[in-house]
Amino acid sequence: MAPSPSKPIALGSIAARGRAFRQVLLRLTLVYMRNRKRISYAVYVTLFLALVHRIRNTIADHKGAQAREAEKRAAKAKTTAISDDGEAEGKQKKVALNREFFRSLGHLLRIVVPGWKTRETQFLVSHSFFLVMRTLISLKVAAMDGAIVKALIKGNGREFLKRIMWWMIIAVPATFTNSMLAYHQSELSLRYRIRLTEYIHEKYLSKLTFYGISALDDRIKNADQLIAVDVTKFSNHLAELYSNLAKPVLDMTIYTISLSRAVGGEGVVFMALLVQLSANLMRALTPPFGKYVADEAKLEGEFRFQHTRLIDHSEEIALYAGHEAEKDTLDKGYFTLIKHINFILQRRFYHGFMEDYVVKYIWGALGLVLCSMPVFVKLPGQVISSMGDRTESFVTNRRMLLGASDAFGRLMFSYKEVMELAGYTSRVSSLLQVMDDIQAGKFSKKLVSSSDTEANAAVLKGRGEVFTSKDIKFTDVPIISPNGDVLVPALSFSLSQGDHLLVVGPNGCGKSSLFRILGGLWPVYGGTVHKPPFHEIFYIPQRPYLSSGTLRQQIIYPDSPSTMQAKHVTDDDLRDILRILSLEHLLDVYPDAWNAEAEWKDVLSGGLQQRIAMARLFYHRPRYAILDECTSSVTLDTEKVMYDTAKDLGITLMTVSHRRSLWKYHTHILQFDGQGHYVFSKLDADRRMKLEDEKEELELQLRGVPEIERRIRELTGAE
Ligand SMILES: Nc1ncnc2c1ncn2[C@@H]1O[C@H](COP(=O)(O)OP(=O)(O)OP(=O)(O)O)[C@@H](O)[C@H]1O
Repeated sequence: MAPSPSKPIALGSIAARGRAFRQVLLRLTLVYMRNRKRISYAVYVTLFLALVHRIRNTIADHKGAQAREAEKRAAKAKTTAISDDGEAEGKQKKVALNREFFRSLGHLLRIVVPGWKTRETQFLVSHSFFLVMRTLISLKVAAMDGAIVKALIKGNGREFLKRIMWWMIIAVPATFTNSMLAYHQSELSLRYRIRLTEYIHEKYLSKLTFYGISALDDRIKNADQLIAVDVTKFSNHLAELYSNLAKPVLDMTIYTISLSRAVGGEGVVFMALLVQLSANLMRALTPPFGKYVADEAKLEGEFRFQHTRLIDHSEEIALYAGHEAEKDTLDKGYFTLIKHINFILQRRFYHGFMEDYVVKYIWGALGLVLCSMPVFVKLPGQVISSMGDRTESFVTNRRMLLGASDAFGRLMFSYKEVMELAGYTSRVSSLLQVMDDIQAGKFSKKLVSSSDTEANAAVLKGRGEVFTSKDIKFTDVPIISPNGDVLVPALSFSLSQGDHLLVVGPNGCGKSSLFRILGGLWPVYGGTVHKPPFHEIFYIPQRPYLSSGTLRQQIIYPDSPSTMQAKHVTDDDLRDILRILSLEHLLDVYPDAWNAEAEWKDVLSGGLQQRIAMARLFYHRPRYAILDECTSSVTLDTEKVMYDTAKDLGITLMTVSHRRSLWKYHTHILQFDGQGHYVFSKLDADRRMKLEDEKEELELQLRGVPEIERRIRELTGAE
């Protein structure tokens, strides 16, 4: 068969094309060699721009997600009692490294480092100085390492010993730097904690925020855990993170620059790309540790809360023999916590395995390849002569590379720490957010299922007006529980000084709630309230609050001994008060009672505690006193002394009580029926007592009629 005429032409053209391609490649290589530095810089700049672009995309993505979340939030706001913009989902905030995290972290950072001229800034600056020092020392040590091995390979004993001496000398600043770093980290953590706790305490204990968090809002379940534990963990993580991030970033930058000088930028860029790729993969496979940590802290808080409740109510529980029921509750809380911790441990195990393999071994192998570059590839501008020089360069590069890969590894590991920090940041900032909301009058609480949620949410959004005056006057004020239950739609009554008011009605009708409004604990949702300033109204509950401290402190609470002195009240005056209430014997039973601290709520009986609370009232002598079932545990004689003395002191009394014996001390009565209605009228105690007696007798007789009828039927049946 004759050869095809086209075949030699094709072969020739392929060969020619191959030659041309090789020539282009050669020319390109020459251009690259001549402009190697410029091209390297261009690659670095491109990489940097790509990084910036990626960050911007992440932020844009997050904005989209935020908009979608806002829509969801608007839909959800209907079912909660939040007053305006519905932040009720605070506790469900997603814990992730997103814009929200950086915003919250920025806010917390401004609290923990409030300015340039603070001790925290000084510590951060000197911490940074020591971080740079340590990296520079490590670089020096890497070079010395290489020189020692070189001297060893050359068999130069003198040089070897000299290098060892220098090694020992450099160890002094190196170890000092390490200790300083550890000290700075602990000190920074402590300072962050102090700043944050002070800030939170300031807010928590002002404007009745602590009350709002526990009674009017259900977003924060255990503020104690947040303040005592989570703030500490946040501070530790933040302080650790600075060295865990700043040091590796610094190490990586310095080592990479030094390495790229020694082994060429190409290898470093290539390796960086590979590392970035594997890092992306690892990140995608990293579980949401931040959310795990936040959940763990929440479960931890709930478990602690259950124990606290057991301690607080130990007596009641013991008398009910409720230990088994309490154990069930505790076990349930505990096992939920343990299950979660186990789950995290498992996730950490798999993640640690993968992370270790990639960071230590894959990257390690890549590093060795990189260090061998000067040996196998001749890069322009590099002169490597002897075996000793080669070994020195390899040892130094390897050491630097180990430093760089260790730094990168730490950066990768710190991703987990950053996620944990995100968890604590989310918890602490949600506390700050809720405190801000409460101070601004925004509450979030699940509405009662029985109520018409939408209508009640609208009522809860409304606000009445409050004026300061000498007397008390309510005009069309609704009494609404924080759950949205309307107890009384519109209450109107007025009380002048000297008018003593008795409030009666069935359980849960809103008697105490009226006083919560008067005391400023609950918001006024409508109408107008005229009332004296807060300090002119004193409240005594059924179970008085006794602080831990001396007996003097119990009587003058919440005044301090210095305030007592400023008011020119002496211990003898307090003794007189105790005498009126037949409490003077306490000074005999507890001889050092004025100065010795005790848990008075544990050592005094219920009745004695109520008398101490009355002593408090006599010490403060307010214009008005709210007495909420506060004589339920004392005898009628003591009750008489209490009421007579209070009236003699010019205190206007507002009493909640079911006791008839108290009627005679009051001039007005506010009577709730438990169905939202009420009657406010003058109280003629004698007449009312007569009427009540008569009513009771008739009721008794009426109760007897069916009983007689039943007996007659029985007798008739027996015939
Ligand atoms: N912090 C709160 N959160 C939600 N609901 C509350 C809160 N405090 C009280 N309530 C509800 O408000 C209603 C009225 O309570 P309040 O304490 O005023 O009753 P009361 O008339 O004083 O009853 P009692 O005679 O039993 O003391 C009750 O249904 C109660 O459950």
